[in-house]
Amino acid sequence: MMIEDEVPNERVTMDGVQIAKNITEGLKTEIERLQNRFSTTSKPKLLCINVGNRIESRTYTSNKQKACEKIGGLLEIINFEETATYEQIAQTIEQANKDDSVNGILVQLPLPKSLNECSILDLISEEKDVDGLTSINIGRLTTKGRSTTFYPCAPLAAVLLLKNYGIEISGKHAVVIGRSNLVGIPLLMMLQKENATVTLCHTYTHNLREFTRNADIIAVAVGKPGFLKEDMVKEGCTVIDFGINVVPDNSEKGFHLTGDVDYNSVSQTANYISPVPGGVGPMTVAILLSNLVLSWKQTLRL
Ligand SMILES: Nc1nc(=O)c2c([nH]1)NC[C@@H]1CN(c3ccc(C(=O)N[C@@H](CCC(=O)O)C(=O)O)cc3)C=[N+]21
Repeated sequence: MMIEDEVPNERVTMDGVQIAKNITEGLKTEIERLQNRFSTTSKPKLLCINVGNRIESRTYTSNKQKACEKIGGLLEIINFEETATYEQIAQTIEQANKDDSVNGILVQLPLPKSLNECSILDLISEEKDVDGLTSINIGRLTTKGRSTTFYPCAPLAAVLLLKNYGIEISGKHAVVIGRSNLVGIPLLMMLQKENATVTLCHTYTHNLREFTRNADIIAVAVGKPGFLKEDMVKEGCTVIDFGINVVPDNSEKGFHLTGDVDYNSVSQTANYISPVPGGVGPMTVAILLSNLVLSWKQTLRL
């Protein structure tokens, strides 16, 4: 009989599409139930603000729109030219803040360099900040004893992927690579709240490999295709790939996405790995919708 240590560990590719589907099916049922209970035809409505012409932003927005309509919600897209001014965008956000039919407001990032992202995000009313990116919501996340309604979608997607696969976070060493406002920083806070020991690595980190080889969980959000290689990871670890690198191709869309992890090699050594596409991305959309439904529910109770 083999002793337990000799049993080869199974390698698992995490299925973000399936879990996202479970989440959105639950949301659809919940919306119908509440519409019946409150005898209302009100629907959760998300306003997406896009500035400029990045092709991938259009794809994400249309993915969100399809998913939102599937659960019985509405998604309105407002497109601005690359040259739009702060005042024009501010006016749209302020109007949406006052509009009772709008439950969530999302400004697609990154914005053109001429615009200040932080000051634009901070115009969004905290009750409609379904992305969880305003100063107030990020501040709540980073303080002990305060609770947040809207967690940033991509980091929460990662935590839910881990939980769905029964991967223990508490007491584990998690290494987060990248310190963006959208992923690295909020993920650091969330993993720490789950009782992980978290190391935040970035461009100035010396000997990155020393950190990643000692990590139980590695989250990569650096924007460099194939950045995390097999020789950087420990046997049996978990790897979450946030990469959304655009690779132009001859498809109808004109591009495909590739992650920050060298999937083919790292999947030989990691026990759990989230793929791109099909991992964090679809989950991010599902959680955005879940935040939207939360916001909508808060207005129904009024
Ligand atoms: N304010 C703001 N909030 C965001 O949540 C936000 C943002 N800005 N800026 C850009 C990133 C990126 N993002 C994705 C959403 C869906 C997929 C997605 O659906 N991915 C699929 C398929 C993609 C495809 O169709 O090729 C997948 O990975 O399987 C990916 C990435 C949200 N972001």
